[in-house]
Amino acid sequence: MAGPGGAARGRFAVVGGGIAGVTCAEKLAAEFPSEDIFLVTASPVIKAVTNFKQVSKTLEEFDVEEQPSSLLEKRYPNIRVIQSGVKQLKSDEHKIYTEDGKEYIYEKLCLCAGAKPKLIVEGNPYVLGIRDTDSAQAFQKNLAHAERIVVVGNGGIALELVYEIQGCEVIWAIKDKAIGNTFFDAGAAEFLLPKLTAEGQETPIECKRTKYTVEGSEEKGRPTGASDKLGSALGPDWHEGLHLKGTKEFSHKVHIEILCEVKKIHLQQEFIQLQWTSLTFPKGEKNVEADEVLWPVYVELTNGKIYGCNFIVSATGVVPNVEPFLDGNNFAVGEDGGLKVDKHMHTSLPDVFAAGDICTAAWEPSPVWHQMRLWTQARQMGWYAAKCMAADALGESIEMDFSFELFAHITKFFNYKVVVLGRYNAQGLGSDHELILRCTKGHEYVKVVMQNGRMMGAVLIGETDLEETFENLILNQMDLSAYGEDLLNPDIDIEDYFD
Ligand SMILES: Cc1cc2nc3c(=O)[nH]c(=O)nc-3n(C[C@H](O)[C@H](O)[C@H](O)COP(=O)(O)OP(=O)(O)OC[C@H]3O[C@@H](n4cnc5c(N)ncnc54)[C@H](O)[C@@H]3O)c2cc1C
Ligand SMILES: NC(=O)C1=CN([C@@H]2O[C@H](COP(=O)(O)OP(=O)(O)OC[C@H]3O[C@@H](n4cnc5c(N)ncnc54)[C@H](O)[C@@H]3O)[C@@H](O)[C@H]2O)C=CC1
Repeated sequence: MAGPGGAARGRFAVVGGGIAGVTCAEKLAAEFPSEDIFLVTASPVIKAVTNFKQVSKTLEEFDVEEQPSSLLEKRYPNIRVIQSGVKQLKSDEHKIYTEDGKEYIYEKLCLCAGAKPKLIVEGNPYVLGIRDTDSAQAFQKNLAHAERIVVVGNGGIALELVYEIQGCEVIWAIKDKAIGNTFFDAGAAEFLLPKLTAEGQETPIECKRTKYTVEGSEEKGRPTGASDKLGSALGPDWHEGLHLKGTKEFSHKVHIEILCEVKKIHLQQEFIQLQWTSLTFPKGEKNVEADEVLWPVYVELTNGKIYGCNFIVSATGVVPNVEPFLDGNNFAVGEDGGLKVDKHMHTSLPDVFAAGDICTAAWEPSPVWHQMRLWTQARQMGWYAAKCMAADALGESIEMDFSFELFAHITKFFNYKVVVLGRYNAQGLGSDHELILRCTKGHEYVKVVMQNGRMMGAVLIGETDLEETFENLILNQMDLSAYGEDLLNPDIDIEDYFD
């Protein structure tokens, strides 16, 4: 419907064609079948959740499909997808302006513009981030010509990369003592490490995936950059179908430099002028030899070591995409740069909601839930934001969705199934907690975090089959003091115990 001055008017508008935005638009479209829902997105394709499965009360699994927006409009005839970036928001006038010169008037708006990689340095063509299909393809193309790369960061992306890359030396520089600090403690890291040195490729365990294939010309020299279009984030198993192989014929070759950061990045010319030497790839974890090879770029680490490489991957977290919305709008912004939302996914501005990676959960959370910028949370937030918008529009009240009762994430690292629940790394518990562990090398790693006899969190690596029981124990906060370490005794069928 047209509004004043030619602006199109819709009761609800959603910005972003990622999981949060699409889920939000779908839920709104279902709740208000006779209203137009605008979905404004910078990306030419949208991300749809398919085969959704509630694995347990809070754990969920689903596939993610990149689809043309016409499919979404077909499923929901009242959704109108507008493919253009939002360049400005005038929240006091309830208007958004898009890059193609159009304007839209909304009654309620949900911002789901996601996030972008937070790179260690901006604007250096040798430093790549991975976020969307374009950047993953740019990475793959560069890797195809690479003999050595440096991976910086120790979270989800770095963990996946160092395991998947073949035929290329990887220097992995981490700030921490052990690998995978965003998901694991030192014990779990120790359990996973042998997989990095294992030869050959394993058969992947069953997984959900979005497949990406790469076609087109190959370039040499400077790294091929990703386009600056804002695509949606990749998700589970994004690397399946991407051939992550360098120029060499070996499988994994990863050297980990712990407790260090990148001090400086030097281009080849600068490095030659400095007359410095760099190091060869360490043999048997010792590196003493000077490298004879000239590399396009050099990474100087804070531990004094310098490595040459073809390029650097900065897998160092994300920053929410808030810029187009800030100008002239006094949003409350969280420390992590996201738009603060309350327990109804409402930002600090009237009629503007936010969901997914762009937002910062600023409500008082359940003691065993915390925000992490994940696919699952993007879906849950998008869905719940739509319910909150609907309730707000109809003047109804709404209870917080159950999915925010317990942090629950199911994923895969190093070809192991990984389930993390609650305060899985004793986050925020200080020293007032104890851990109970069970580990069988190469098979499973189970850790539970206990406080005052109650289970607060758990890490389950491998096919442990414990997730549902532990989820219940964390949710019901039963006093488990009497069971002590028997909680993890493999000879006791814990499921029967607590039924
Ligand atoms: C490599 C990688 C692997 C990952 N693996 C996992 C995993 O295994 N499990 C998991 O749970 N999570 C994973 N994640 C995280 C997960 O992908 C994100 O948390 C989730 O997809 C965020 O969804 P979103 O809808 O909030 O944002 P996005 O998917 O980033 O979508 C944002 C949308 O907004 C659009 N947009 C941006 N700016 C504008 C604008 N100004 N105007 C209009 N539209 C705009 C974009 O085009 C895009 O469509 C991974 C992320 C990456 C990068
Ligand atoms: N299987 C899964 O669940 C996966 C989830 N993801 C999600 O995608 C998003 C992006 O992934 P990541 O970039 O890996 O982010 P992340 O937040 O998981 O990890 C960032 C890592 O970079 C480190 N870091 C930050 N600044 C640094 C610096 N200046 N120098 C060195 N290290 C620095 C942090 O200590 C942390 O280890 C995250 O929200 C992540 O949770 C990504 C891949 C897989």
